[in-house]
Amino acid sequence: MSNEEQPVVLVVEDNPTGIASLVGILGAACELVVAKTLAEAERCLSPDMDLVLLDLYLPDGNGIEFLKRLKSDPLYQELPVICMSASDQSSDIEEAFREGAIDYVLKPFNKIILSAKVSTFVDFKRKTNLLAAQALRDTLTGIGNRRMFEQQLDLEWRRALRQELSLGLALVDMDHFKSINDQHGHAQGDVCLQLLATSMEKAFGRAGDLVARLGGDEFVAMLPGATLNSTVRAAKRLEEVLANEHEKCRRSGQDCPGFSVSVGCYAVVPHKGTNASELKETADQYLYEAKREGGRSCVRPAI
Ligand SMILES: Nc1nc2c(ncn2[C@@H]2O[C@H](COP(=O)(O)OP(=O)(O)OP(=O)(O)O)[C@@H](O)[C@H]2O)c(=O)[nH]1
Repeated sequence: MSNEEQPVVLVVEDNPTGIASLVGILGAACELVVAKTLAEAERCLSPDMDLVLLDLYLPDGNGIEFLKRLKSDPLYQELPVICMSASDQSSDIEEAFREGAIDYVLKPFNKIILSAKVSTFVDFKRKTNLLAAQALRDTLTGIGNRRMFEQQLDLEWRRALRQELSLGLALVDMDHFKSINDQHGHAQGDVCLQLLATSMEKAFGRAGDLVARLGGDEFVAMLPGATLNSTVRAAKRLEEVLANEHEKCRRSGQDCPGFSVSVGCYAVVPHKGTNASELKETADQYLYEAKREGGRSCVRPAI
């Protein structure tokens, strides 16, 4: 297996001979978490698992029920499940694949085939996870990208609606970035974008806050639980952090052009009939106002 960390495999099996056999075949390469009933499997289940080996006949029910439950849960949908059974009846095999099993192995196990399959599916799962994580990151700055922001905004909007909490948004845009690129070159422009990303992570660093680059020189901070006042305060903090980061940069002898930012803030307690795009559009309008007034660390609304 390519990743150095040992794969974590949930083994749902009640038969002692079956368990001993799986430990013998996979115990050295994998961390096996053994559950002897479906109820135990439910308790042991965790999102950082790499694979499930699922027996079909368990004391408290049919393994297929657990398989269906995993495949209908967004948290576990991508977790590969190999069904295990002594039955080679076509109807059992067909049902397992229909309900989302990635493979079906017959008992008694063939050691070489089983370990090769486990290794292949774990590698596949880890590469898929890596790609999914990369698809949500901005490559230049390492912070979230527009896609991550849109996913999280949707989640946080729904959470805020359920819990009647405020959700704050600060849209940040660098002032006259085009002329920085023109005067200092594209590479120095990139350094400015990285410095802004680092500063945003520091200014909007409360647990649960998200910062993302929406594209070009436009960034966003999403602050679950923040009122308009606290969103604006955090946006003002960005000004201080930026000044400190510029100073640090200069003291370390790096050539980093100075720049200011404009920020548009808004926060609402969502209620039925409203949607997240209204929050974004209003923050956008305030950003536009700040820009119109000449930028220079302008925060709208002002406090
Ligand atoms: N260095 C660098 N430049 C980028 C990148 N992405 C976009 N840009 C540049 O960002 C600039 C954005 O220009 P504008 O949208 O006019 O923004 P601005 O110059 O900041 O103007 P105002 O927002 O009105 O102050 C363009 O020159 C783009 O080429 C990038 O990844 N790296």
